[in-house]
Amino acid sequence: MTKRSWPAGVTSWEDTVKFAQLLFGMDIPFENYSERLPHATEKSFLLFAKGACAEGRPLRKIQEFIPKQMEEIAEWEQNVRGNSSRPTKSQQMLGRDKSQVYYWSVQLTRASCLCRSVFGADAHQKHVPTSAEVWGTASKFAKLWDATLARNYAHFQTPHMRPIWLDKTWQVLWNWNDHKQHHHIEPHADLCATYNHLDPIASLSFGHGGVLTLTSNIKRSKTPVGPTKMLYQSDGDALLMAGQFQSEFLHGVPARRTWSELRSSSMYAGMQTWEKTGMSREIEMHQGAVTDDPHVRMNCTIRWHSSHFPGCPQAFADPSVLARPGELSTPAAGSRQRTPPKESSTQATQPLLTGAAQAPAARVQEPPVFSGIRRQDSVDEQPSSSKTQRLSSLEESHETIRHLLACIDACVRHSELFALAINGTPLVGATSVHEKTLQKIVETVDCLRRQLLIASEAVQRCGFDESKADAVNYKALDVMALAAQQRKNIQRHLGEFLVSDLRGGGSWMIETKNRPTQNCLRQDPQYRKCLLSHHQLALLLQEALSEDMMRQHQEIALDLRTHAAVLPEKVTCAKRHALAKQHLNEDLGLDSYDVPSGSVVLLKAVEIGYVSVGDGNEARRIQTNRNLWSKLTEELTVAEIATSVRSGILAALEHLRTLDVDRKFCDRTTGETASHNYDVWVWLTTATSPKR
Ligand SMILES: O=C(O)CCC(=O)C(=O)O
Ligand SMILES: [Fe+2]
Repeated sequence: MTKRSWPAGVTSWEDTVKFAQLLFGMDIPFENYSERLPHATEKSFLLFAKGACAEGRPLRKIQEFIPKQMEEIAEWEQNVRGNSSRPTKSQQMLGRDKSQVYYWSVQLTRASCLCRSVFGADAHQKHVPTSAEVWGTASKFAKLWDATLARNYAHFQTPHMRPIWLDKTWQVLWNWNDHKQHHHIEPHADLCATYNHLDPIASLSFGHGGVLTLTSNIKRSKTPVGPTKMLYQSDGDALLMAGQFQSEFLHGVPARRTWSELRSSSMYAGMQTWEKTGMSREIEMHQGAVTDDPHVRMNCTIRWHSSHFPGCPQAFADPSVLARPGELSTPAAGSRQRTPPKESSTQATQPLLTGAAQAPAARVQEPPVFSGIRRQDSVDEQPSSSKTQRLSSLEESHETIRHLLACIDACVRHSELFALAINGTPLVGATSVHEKTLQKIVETVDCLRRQLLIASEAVQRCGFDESKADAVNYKALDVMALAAQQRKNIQRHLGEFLVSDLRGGGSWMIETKNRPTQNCLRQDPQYRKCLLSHHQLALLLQEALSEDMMRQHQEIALDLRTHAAVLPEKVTCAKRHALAKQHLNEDLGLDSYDVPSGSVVLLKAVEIGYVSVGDGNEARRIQTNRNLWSKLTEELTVAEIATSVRSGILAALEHLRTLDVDRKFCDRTTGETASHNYDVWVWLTTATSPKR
């Protein structure tokens, strides 16, 4: 019997089925394709879901997104590269000589992740940001994906077993193939540095049919073996490759012109009738193809980042890294790249107390945030004079490039000024001035990106080997672009949900520099100021915000009766003096507050304190406006309040995580004991009996 790892991994057929239901819904029929694998195995799973993304299914939309996203990138390329003659180059998957186009592809990640896996044929794409939030189409995909999984998960009725993929960073690859241009992919495994076998890879097909060949990757002899199995996917079909599939097998996408040959191989016999029919129809189309219209097949693979590259804001934030109370009690199958700490259930998510933050501790790492170039050869920047004399002309040009890189590097380092500019723009309260500042930042980031790109291409033309070209790193610029976009989104979002007559101007969220030591609400002493992690507050807002309970209690309410695992039973809170009212603003340290499982919790206010970059070490806060609920109800319906509060706070949290990318002021020396550089306080009380 294979080990089950749900909800933190997929290592059995049962897990694979659950994963399919999470992605495609309960009503999708699926087949176990274990017989279709090149060799029998108990470790790998292949699930086929016919029509899982066909017309009428939510994920169908991806079919529209793929070409739109490609157009969006091509347009952006024209802006970044100026009047480049090949604005679509960064979507091509190129052969070694850079002339053959295997197929077209884009890579995207869930914000705030900035990681890009480089698979080889896409090495020239790395200046293109992957984070979905910086793209219009990809943002739509992100929303669709979250909503689809949340809706499917609602049918699971196992709220204490929240699957980690609801919170984990996805990575999608969108491929565009034209059968008439003989696009294809050689046999390969979808492995990369951030991949973990506990996360299945889903593959969705759109448009014309496709053949997938499978090859056993277990070496039995020295002679390489070719594919021994193949399958056909038609428009709207989906596959899940799970368990050890990527280690045990290779998969490939043969060009359609080779299909007639494949039809006469023994692999063909193992196909089902509908597959054979579909394949024959495509072969006929190929032979009869006369017009210039492409025969397009698109493919979307959904993968997961189990770890993140340095410089990514998600590096310390993924759910597989953070132990969650009541859930990831044992790291599934024990092989996560970063296993959760063994001690207390909440330790890894324990935030920093900015209220109590003293002087900044020694930096955890070199400040990587706004540096654009990582030079691999930075040790001997100044050649000795004797060495200089010996320089050949090739070496001289290398030297020129080195200086060029150093120059751009210095210039990008100064972009720390942008961090100041971003932080100087109030987080909430949209005005045209802020809009202009943000626009300027975006333009300047684009300009720096263009310079880096030119330099990087010059490096390659100069004959440096590939590892030197790899030295160019766009992550710093990606962070800035994402931060500016997030700020724009926050301001736009808060604008939409503006409560017009709130005293003090506009939004229900405000930003202050007050001392965050208040630990008792004068009017409502029953509320306790509790310390949560980013992850816990995000989960509460996503899972437990209850419109029914809000109506009953006339307060922002969280229903933990069905979501017991979201909060631990004891929550850290600010200590209060026995005579609480006399010590309203005194920091007395920490205490704990009981939140029995199955409670309904009322939430009066949220405060997120952070040490702002470039603003000395002064802690700032964003917080909900006083009398949040009564003001909101004057203007909004309960459903609108839930949406506004949920999306507003989540967006602000995500943005702070992005700005916190280098965790510069964290008061620890390793990344183990705190997850971020800002703290999250909520004023809450457990509801006793509903006010009716
Ligand atoms: O097109 C397909 O069916 C598979 C695509 C694939 O293997 C990949 O993008 O890695
Ligand atoms: Fe693949």
